[in-house]
Amino acid sequence: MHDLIPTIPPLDQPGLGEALQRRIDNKTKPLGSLGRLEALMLRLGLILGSETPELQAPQMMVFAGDHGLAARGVSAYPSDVTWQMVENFLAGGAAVSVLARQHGLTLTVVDAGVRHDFAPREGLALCKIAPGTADSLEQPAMSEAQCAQAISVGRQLLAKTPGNALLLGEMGIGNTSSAALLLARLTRAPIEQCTGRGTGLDDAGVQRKTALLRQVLAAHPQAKEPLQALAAFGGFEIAMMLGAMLQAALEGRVIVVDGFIASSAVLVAAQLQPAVLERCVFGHQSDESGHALMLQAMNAEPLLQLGLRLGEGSGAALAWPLLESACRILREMASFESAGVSSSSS
Ligand SMILES: O=C(O)c1ccc[n+]([C@@H]2O[C@H](COP(=O)([O-])O)[C@@H](O)[C@H]2O)c1
Ligand SMILES: Cc1cc2nc[nH]c2cc1C
Repeated sequence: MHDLIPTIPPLDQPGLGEALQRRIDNKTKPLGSLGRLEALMLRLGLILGSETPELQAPQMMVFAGDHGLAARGVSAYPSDVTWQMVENFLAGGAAVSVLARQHGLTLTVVDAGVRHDFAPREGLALCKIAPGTADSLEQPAMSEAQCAQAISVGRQLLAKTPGNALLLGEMGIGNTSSAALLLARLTRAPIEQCTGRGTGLDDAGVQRKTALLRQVLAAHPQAKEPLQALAAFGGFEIAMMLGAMLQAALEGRVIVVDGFIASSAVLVAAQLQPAVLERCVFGHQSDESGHALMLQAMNAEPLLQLGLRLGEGSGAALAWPLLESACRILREMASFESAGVSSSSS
């Protein structure tokens, strides 16, 4: 456990918060007039340890995995869509491919546990722990050893990746079930409040999914600790994302979180190492019901609310220009003094 989960210290560089706030307040604008962008500036400055932070070589990592539970009809789509979308990401045709190109994000697709053999190629990290998780109604989705391996591989992957910003995406038919189960177990929220339509279940489908997830929760009463819950409910992509995020936090990188599933990895991380949260920027609030509750549980304030429910890292990528603007404003915008503008009427 000690080697697996690094200790993430709180962000506290003496005086930096005050210096950043002074710098923000001295920019040529009415005090506070850049609204929530000002909180983002402060956060990015604190994470990157600079009054003039610069985002470098941003990495969009899309972690993919399949889920044993998907065979029980918890998704509106078949499991094969997972590998087919991985091919689409790599071919450049998915939403995240387009957004990564638009914003200059290096896209890496990580096979954390897809039920398919991929030919090696550029942009694909072959890190398969197993071809899909087990059916969590019958047994833990992952063994504790598999879960630990996924976390460890995620950490190693990130450690050899350049840049100071990590954007987290995922792909996995059935993974809103894992995220809902983690939310229910780790926050003790009722499963009905955690379960949503995912890829597009109708009302009857959501009812069936909720009933099944209630049974899955009951099948693992002992899985109370964050890592036990993660192993019980899956999946490989969530565990590997957790590893990458922990390593990114340890290395002082900015972590840009996508929707419901990426946030579930943060929920696990935050219960293990609460200071991880200080390094996270939440890109958006997903339309998946349950995400609002999950964000609330972490005191997180997402940047965008566009009604997205796609995953892939799409919401993180869409929020990315706001992070770039925040850093640029800190670096380039004039102060009252440098521009010769009167600072207030008093
Ligand atoms: O990120 C989100 O908030 C989100 C909300 C709903 C669905 N998804 C995506 O849809 C898939 C999971 O949905 P499901 O219905 O198969 O559990 C998976 O590939 C996710 O990337 C993602
Ligand atoms: C087509 C499709 C694309 C996705 N991207 C992320 N999750 C997805 C689920 C489906 C079904």
